[in-house]
Amino acid sequence: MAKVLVLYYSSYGHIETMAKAVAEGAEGAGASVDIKRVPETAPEEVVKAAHFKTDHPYPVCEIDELVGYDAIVVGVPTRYGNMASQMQSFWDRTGPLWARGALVGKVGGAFSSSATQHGGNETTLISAIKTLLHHGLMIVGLPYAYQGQMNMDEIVGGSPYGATTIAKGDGSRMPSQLELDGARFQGRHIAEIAAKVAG
Ligand SMILES: Cc1cc2nc3c(=O)[nH]c(=O)nc-3n(C[C@H](O)[C@H](O)[C@H](O)COP(=O)(O)O)c2cc1C
Repeated sequence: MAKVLVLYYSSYGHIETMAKAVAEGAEGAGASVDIKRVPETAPEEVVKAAHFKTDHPYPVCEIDELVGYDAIVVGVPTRYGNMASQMQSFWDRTGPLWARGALVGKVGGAFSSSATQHGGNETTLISAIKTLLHHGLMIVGLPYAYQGQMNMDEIVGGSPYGATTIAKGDGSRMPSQLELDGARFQGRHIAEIAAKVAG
């Protein structure tokens, strides 16, 4: 049975909701799954002024815990086309793991969100994927086998680089059914591949 970590950061709950769907998909493939978050690093006044979430249902991940998983799926919202600094900051502390190649050969993937359709959720995925590649993870995205991402009848996230959702400028749009299905598909797909790799 593959061990899968869904590692996320979320200011307003969109990525947290997507993280649950990724986990459901991985569990559906028989994996043992943990959902953990990275710590908030924004100053308290920013958290308050921007109304970031402070009630978090999942525990903070410690750096050394990464070693215990066959697959790591990173969920992170967009900040000016890049991954949020909270997630970047977490990975910036993983130098000792990188130095000993502790994550080489694990399976990895990413999912993201942005306020607008073309606001950079794909470049955010690429920024997360680059970091995972430097650590030697093998990247699994969201193939077009998930046909929901072909839908043109409604606004829908999702890309071959990973599942996405679009939150709207005021954050009022929560992940749609098609976007959650994409997240579940990616979670299942990653867990199935991780199980094969783990043998
Ligand atoms: C400082 C900052 C920068 C942002 N930059 C972008 C951006 O470049 N493009 C975009 O579409 N949304 C941008 N957003 C909106 C967030 O991506 C959006 O709130 C987030 O995806 C919602 O996910 P969450 O609820 O999990 O935090 C930005 C938000 C903040 C606070």
